[in-house]
Amino acid sequence: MIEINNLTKRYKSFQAVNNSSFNVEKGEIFGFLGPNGAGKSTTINILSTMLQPTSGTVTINGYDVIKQQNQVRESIGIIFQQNTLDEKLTAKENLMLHCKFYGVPRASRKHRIDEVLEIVDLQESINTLVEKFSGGMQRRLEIARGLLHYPKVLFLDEPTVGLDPQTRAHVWEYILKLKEKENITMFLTTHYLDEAEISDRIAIMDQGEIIAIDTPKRLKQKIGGDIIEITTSDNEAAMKEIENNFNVVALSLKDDVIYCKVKNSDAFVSEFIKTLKTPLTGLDIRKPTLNDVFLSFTGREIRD
Ligand SMILES: Nc1ncnc2c1ncn2[C@@H]1O[C@H](COP(=O)(O)OP(=O)(O)OP(=O)(O)O)[C@@H](O)[C@H]1O
Repeated sequence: MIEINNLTKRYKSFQAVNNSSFNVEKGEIFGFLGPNGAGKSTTINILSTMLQPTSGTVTINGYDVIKQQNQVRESIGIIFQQNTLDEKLTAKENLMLHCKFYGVPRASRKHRIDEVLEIVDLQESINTLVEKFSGGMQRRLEIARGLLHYPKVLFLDEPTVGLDPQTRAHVWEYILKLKEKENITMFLTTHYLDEAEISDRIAIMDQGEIIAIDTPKRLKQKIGGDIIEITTSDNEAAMKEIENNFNVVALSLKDDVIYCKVKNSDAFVSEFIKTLKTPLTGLDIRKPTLNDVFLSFTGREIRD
């Protein structure tokens, strides 16, 4: 659905995107992560025809983003970070305006508006002024508006930023429902790494380059396995036992807790509990999070 080949963008002598190539499959939720200044907005602006690349090619739904801008724009919907609804208009008026901008035929407008409002559960509020909507309702209406012209690809730029946790969860529910019902390809940026877990695949961009691209599960596996936190009545003796008898990726002791990184925690723990001679007082298994992945690939927190 999206094909990016050797994409480069220079601002004067500054290289914001450096020879990036990757594809996004139809129906995929594709997470796009990177620290501030990594080049994400630049990439998204090129993908959505708002910015010209310096070199390289990008096609969306088979259309070239430079030579076939209109077809690309008809193929995409964008949910921006900031609210771009007209607060002095009702939900219906906002949606009608969008139908007109996008040339949705007059005869289908009412049906499409009802349809998208149903997806985000806002049918009851169709005639309410947007200024009376809560933050979460406004976000949902923006998502509905992004869907009105049946886009093949939906760009979601931090779709839940500034929303409370409950509303965030709700917005994600709608996004997942959409994926199931409409098989829309979604290109997502978020600073909430727990939310990025929703992605089928994630690309991490740093200093203009794609430094990792894979499923969240495989990205986490790549950083070397699970973390086991162990406490015993004699940590030094236990460390020696582990060193001599187990194959671990890393072993350390901090604040009376033994940290053990292992490839496969299930296999390790069952064998460990059976064979350890030093009395065990506690054991905790922690799977690596996307935060661990991000840190290990970029050396930085997502928001520096
Ligand atoms: N118009 C411009 N002229 C010069 N430099 C620019 C311009 N736009 C962006 N940059 C630079 O290009 C780099 C990439 O910026 P970009 O906005 O794409 O990053 P980002 O990954 O989206 O960051 P953030 O998460 O902070 O939005 C940054 O160093 C930025 O300062």
